[in-house]
Amino acid sequence: MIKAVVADIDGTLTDMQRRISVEAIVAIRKLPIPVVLASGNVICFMRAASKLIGASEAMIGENGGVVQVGYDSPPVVFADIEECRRAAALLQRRFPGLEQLDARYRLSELAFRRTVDANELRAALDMEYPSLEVVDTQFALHLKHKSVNKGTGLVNVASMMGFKPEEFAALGDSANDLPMFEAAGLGLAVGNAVPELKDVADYVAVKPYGEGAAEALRWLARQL
Ligand SMILES: O=C(O)COP(=O)(O)O
Ligand SMILES: [Mg+2]
Repeated sequence: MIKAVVADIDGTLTDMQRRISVEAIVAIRKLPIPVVLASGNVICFMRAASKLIGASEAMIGENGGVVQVGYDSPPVVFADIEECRRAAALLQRRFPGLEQLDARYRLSELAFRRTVDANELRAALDMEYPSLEVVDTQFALHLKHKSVNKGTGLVNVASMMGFKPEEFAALGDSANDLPMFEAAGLGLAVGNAVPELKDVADYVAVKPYGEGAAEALRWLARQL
């Protein structure tokens, strides 16, 4: 039985300019079960976004590297950012134009503007940092520990909330949402989702972005 939703933000509730869909906000507020936001973004952004949208007080940031349950609770960090910093120094020597995003707010991983091909970064990391990976969300490139992802974030947040991961329906658009689709009991993809996410989804919205998120949440509400 589905008791909660875990929803991606960028490309799912927003368009490619990161403008949030009012229709998606309305669908979230109308849903009779909690909606946990999960993003590659930093946890202080997640806290503000959750409050303004009217989502749950539980949230997953930095692709699962950070989880917070309760707006006034401290964030829990699940990966060591220092190794990412060392790897980033190597990458920035190799690719001098590579620009970090929100570095001062990050606790478990680093993010870069998408000015370099993700595969080139992966090749440069390769042998020296086997425990790290590069994930492309279509909005940023994330340099993160392989041991954390939105799936491990969902497992952690579910246990902190007293739910099982399979009691969540996952909503998303991108490759970084795949692990949370695997951990959740139901998968909802927006119309603009990458093919590998649509392949494992139980419901694929006809509409893209926030309108597709609203469509999928209304479909879910009818199944509850
Ligand atoms: O921070 C990003 O790169 C995109 O985040 P998302 O997980 O909300 O799509
Ligand atoms: Mg996304």
